[in-house]
This record gives sequence, C-alpha cells and structure tokens, in this order.
Amino acid sequence: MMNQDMQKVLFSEEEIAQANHNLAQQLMTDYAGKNPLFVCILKGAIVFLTDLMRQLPQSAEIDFMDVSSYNGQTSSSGQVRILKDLDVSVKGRDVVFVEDIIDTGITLKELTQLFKSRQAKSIKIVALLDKEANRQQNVHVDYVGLSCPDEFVVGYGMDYQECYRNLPYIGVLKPEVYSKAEY
Ligand SMILES: O=P(O)(O)OC[C@H]1O[C@H](OP(=O)(O)OP(=O)(O)O)[C@H](O)[C@@H]1O
Ligand code: HPA
Ligand SMILES: [Mg+2]
Repeated sequence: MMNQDMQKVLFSEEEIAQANHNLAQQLMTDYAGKNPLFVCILKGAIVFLTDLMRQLPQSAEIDFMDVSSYNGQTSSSGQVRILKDLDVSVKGRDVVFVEDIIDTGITLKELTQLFKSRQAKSIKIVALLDKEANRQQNVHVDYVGLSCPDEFVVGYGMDYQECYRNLPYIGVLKPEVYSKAEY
C-alpha cells in the first residue's frame, strides 16, 4: 500500500531489486580477486548497502561514514558535515563509496578529495540513483543503478525531515507535505 503522503512512485521494489542485481554483477566482475572497502554514507545509503552487499558472493568489507548536508531539507546547504568518520585507514585500499543518490555532487566531490589525500589506492562510486540534471560539482558515478529525474525523492533510505526512509520504494511527495512543514 502506498504511503498517504506520496504523490507518485518512481521506482518500485521490483525495479530497485533489478537495479541492485545488475550493480552487484558489475562489481563482482570488476573487483574479482580484490579486497575492496565498501564505504556506506549514512544515513541515506544504509538500505541500499544492506541489499547490495547480500548480492555479492565474495566476502566484502564494509565501513560507515555519517555525512550530512541537507539537514532534512530538499536542497543542499552546501556544507558537508562529517558526523562520524571511518574506523579503518583507507591508505592503499580500493575504496567503493556506496550512495543512495548523487544529486548536486557536493557530498561526493568533497569525500573523493578527502580520500585522495588519505592515499586510497582507487576510489569508485556506486549509487542507486544518479540525478545528473542537478549537478553542481563534476562527479563521475562509476556504477549507476537508476537515472533519477530532477525531483526531490524519498524512500529506500532517503528522507524529508528524517521521515520516509523506511519505504521500500522511491517516490515523490505530495506538494502539501512541504507546505504543511513551512512555518
Ligand atoms: O550530491 P548531493 O547534493 O551532495 O546529495 C547527496 C547526498 O545527500 C543525501 O544525504 P543527506 O545530507 O540528506 O544526509 P542523510 O543521508 O543522513 O539524509 C544523500 O544521502 C547523499 O549523501
Ligand atoms: O532527492 C533527494 N531526496 C532525498 N535526499 C536527497 N539528498 C540529495 N538529493 C535528495
Ligand atoms: Mg537526507
């Protein structure tokens, strides 16, 4: 059943599962015989990471960074705050950033630069959604699950004011949900 605040579903559970399967196949081929570190960018990417990692047949190392710039809103503040850093060193590691969405590119631009300075051996990005039309920073997404239209989306890990992350599909909220939140 669709959440009552949702205007439309953009990607169903089935479409997301198919995209995850395709991404896992590509990663499996490209990282065969390697020991990549999958870096999940909290909170949005948590649902994607847990689905994706269970499709990878070889053992996979994961770690987490908590990074925030939207502060629950629909547009980026432009300020990327690192709320939690990794537990392990990335020096000499093949790093794969796991993201729910690349939108303006501000988050991943900053993290890529940071990890270069930390001397990662290679840095790639896997993102379930790529909202290319809204890019402000030039970020190349190596593995894209689905192409996202230029709309603010929620569900499958993505939030508006910390809500809707639990929805198993991805969609667009009704306009009155935003007007209600204005004060
Ligand atoms: O390409 P960008 O414009 O930088 O946007 C992408 C980032 O924004 C969201 O995180 P957010 O700051 O909302 O934190 P959250 O994951 O905890 O919701 C999303 O999960 C990505 O990390
Ligand atoms: O469209 C979006 N939805 C939710 N979170 C986001 N963070 C960047 N873009 C988005
Ligand atoms: Mg958010």
